Amino acid sequence: MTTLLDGKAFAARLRLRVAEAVTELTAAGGPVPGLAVVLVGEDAASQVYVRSKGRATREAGMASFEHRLPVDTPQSVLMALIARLNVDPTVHGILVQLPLPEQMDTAAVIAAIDPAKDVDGFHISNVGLLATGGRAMVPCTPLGCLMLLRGALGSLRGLDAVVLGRSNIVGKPMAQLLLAEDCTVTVAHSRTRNLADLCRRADILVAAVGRPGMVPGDWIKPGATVIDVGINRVSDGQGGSRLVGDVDFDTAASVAGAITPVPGGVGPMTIACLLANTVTAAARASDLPEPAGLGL
Ligand SMILES: NC(=O)C1=CN([C@@H]2O[C@H](COP(=O)(O)OP(=O)(O)OC[C@H]3O[C@@H](n4cnc5c(N)ncnc54)[C@H](OP(=O)(O)O)[C@@H]3O)[C@@H](O)[C@H]2O)C=CC1
Ligand SMILES: Nc1nc(=O)c2c([nH]1)NC[C@@H]1CN(c3ccc(C(=O)N[C@@H](CCC(=O)O)C(=O)O)cc3)C=[N+]21
Ligand SMILES: [Mg+2]
Repeated sequence: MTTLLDGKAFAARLRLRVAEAVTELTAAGGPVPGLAVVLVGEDAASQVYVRSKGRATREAGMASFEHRLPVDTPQSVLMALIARLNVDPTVHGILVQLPLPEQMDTAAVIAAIDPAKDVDGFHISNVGLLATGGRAMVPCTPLGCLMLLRGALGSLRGLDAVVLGRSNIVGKPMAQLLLAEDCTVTVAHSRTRNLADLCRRADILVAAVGRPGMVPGDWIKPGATVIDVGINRVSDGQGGSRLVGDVDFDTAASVAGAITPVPGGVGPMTIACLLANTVTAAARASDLPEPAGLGL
């Protein structure tokens, strides 16, 4: 009865579309889209994502540039790298992997990225464009979630959506996108009262909290569409580890109408949307028509 929203399969189709769009763009005289990923420090999970981003970028026919800086890099060195990437004509997208080490002023680093190359959609100019209905670079994770929701539901008009989490990178932009789809949106956070009752009213529940299995099945309205953004590494009880979401999948899956798994749900969509945003940025940079099927 429950539909499994297979983000891995959806993302594979989107990556094929990205590869086609790269071919279209270059055939029209455009550049090979290039994505620069900057990783400061040695965080193990971040290294995994950066490697898979690089692989996916090359598989789509795009150029991948990786910049690894030591954990104690001064902010001025990172700023100088961003300044170079901003003016490098072979680079159309810049992603600075977050979180940054604590000596860095994250807001200042994001502000230094050329908004036209800000494929994460984190620069205030893109945040403002998203909030006001303009031509923004849309943050990859919320964009991927929206694609899965549209695939599951078609129109989202009039539906009650609850977003758990209010971060700048997931919760807030997710709420903006759902609002633009004519949902009635509630954003919940650590100070929200009666979270369970609030969630039970949601036709669409997006969980982006970072707490393993926090949302049990009895918080979910029967038939609701559940998007689990959480990526939490927990012990598997046998000396190893495994990834789980913010939703308790086993109890939720029997109540939800549709639900994303972790892994294999939102994560692969994030990477596919990053590639899509990079192609869009490359098309805009060369004043060529934006290939269809890459964004909203
Ligand atoms: N699949 C993907 O591609 C991605 C996955 N992620 C994952 O998504 C999750 C969220 O990431 P991110 O948004 O960056 O996380 P943040 O830590 O920045 O934000 C977490 C949010 O959850 C809220 N929160 C924390 N505890 C509770 C609670 N007990 N009840 C209600 N709300 C709570 C916080 O509230 P408050 O604001 O009050 O502190 C905050 O708004 C993480 O597991 C992360 O790994 C993130 C990015 C991409
Ligand atoms: N500037 C910036 N932009 C980001 O988009 C960004 C970031 N910083 N910092 C970290 C988070 C996290 N994130 C993920 C991307 C893919 C998977 C993903 O593909 N996960 C696989 C599993 C991967 C595994 O096995 O570890 C899955 O869910 O199936 C997960 C998480 C992007 N983030
Ligand atoms: Mg993101």
